[in-house]
Amino acid sequence: MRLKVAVLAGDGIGPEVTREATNILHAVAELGGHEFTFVEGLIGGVAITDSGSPLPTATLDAALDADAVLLGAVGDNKFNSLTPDKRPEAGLLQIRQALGGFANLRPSVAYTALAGSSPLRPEVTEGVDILFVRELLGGLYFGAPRRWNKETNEAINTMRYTRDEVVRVARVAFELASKRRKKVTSVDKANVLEVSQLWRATVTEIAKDYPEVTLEHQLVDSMAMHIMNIPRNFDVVLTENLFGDILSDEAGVITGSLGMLPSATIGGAVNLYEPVHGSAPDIAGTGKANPLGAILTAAMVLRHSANLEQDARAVEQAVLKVLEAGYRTADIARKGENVQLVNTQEMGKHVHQALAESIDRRQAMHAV
Ligand SMILES: NC(=O)C1=CN([C@@H]2O[C@H](COP(=O)(O)OP(=O)(O)OC[C@H]3O[C@@H](n4cnc5c(N)ncnc54)[C@H](O)[C@@H]3O)[C@@H](O)[C@H]2O)C=CC1
Ligand SMILES: CC(C)CC(=O)C(=O)O
Ligand SMILES: [Mg+2]
Repeated sequence: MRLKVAVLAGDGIGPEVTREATNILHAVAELGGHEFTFVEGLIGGVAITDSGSPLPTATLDAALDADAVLLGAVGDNKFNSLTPDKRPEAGLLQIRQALGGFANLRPSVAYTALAGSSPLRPEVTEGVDILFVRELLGGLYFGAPRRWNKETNEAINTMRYTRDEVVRVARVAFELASKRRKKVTSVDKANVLEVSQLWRATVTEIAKDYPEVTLEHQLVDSMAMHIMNIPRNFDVVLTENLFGDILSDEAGVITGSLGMLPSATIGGAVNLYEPVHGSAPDIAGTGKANPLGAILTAAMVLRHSANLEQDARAVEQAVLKVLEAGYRTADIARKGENVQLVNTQEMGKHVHQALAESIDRRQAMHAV
């Protein structure tokens, strides 16, 4: 299997967690006899510092030429005074648009070993396995007009969706739900927003093609509460760009940390893979960053871009094993628990070791 991965590590903890994720991909390639190649590119604050642009042409070309793009995170407080179109985050929005992936898959799984790491009671988080399908190319982040008029003290952003944009992401959600627990919860604000009424009507129409899947609608405000109270009720959660951004970070509480959450964006010319978290400037350079979200993102690369489902599962199992063995970065270590505190690199090494053992075992079984 050949795979060319563009690695855009970005800012803050981006390079720290991406290093561990690419190490895991290297290990899978070596252990499985695959040919993975890696091309690096600048994006975000580091790219602005280097060339003045948050998404240089060379980076975009490398991304478009790759089979998969693995991105760390962007964002640096030193650019906070810039307008949104010049900030590091603009580079991220631009690359998302250029790659064209519209369905951002964000799984949120409660690992038994981390039951003590969530502030939610174990009986609430037990068995939770939610897949957020977040629309990634529409809504407020991309709608025009957008501006801040400093003379009139008026600012505007536009939430806009077309029926076709809703249809294509809804289909992804229903297809995935039909292979899971057959339930889609569509989240909107249809009691207030016309855009949400279009969203709701369109999702209801698409649901007719999937009679085996149950569809329910929830308003985003009460959904924010339900996710904390009854997360087990949800299977696939389909929503628009901003609501999905917020709700999926909230779901980090279920797993114990935002640092545990991976994502994959599909549907475009090249799939884009990023952990859900940002550049975490508060812990950058301290070795405290949890690399497991990025490593689980690498598993999604194997699943969605390399068709290596068995290896994707092996990476996920290796993460589970390491958690069960009691290794914890600071964000998932709970006081009083008998666990071993490790830094970013050590966590990556433990996953690597667990992965090598399981792939060795698999190969030994095939050899018998
Ligand atoms: N995909 C991306 O590149 C994203 C970039 N950002 C950018 O990141 C910067 C910081 O934003 P915040 O709101 O602070 O969000 P953030 O996700 O960077 O951090 C939120 C909190 O979670 C913690 N955290 C995040 N990832 C962690 C990890 N892997 N291990 C341990 N703890 C972790 C941080 O230390 C912080 O306390 C901003 O510039 C923002 O625009 C934010 C979200 C996504
Ligand atoms: C930094 C933003 C552009 C987006 C964001 O927070 C996200 O996609 O999770
Ligand atoms: Mg976010």
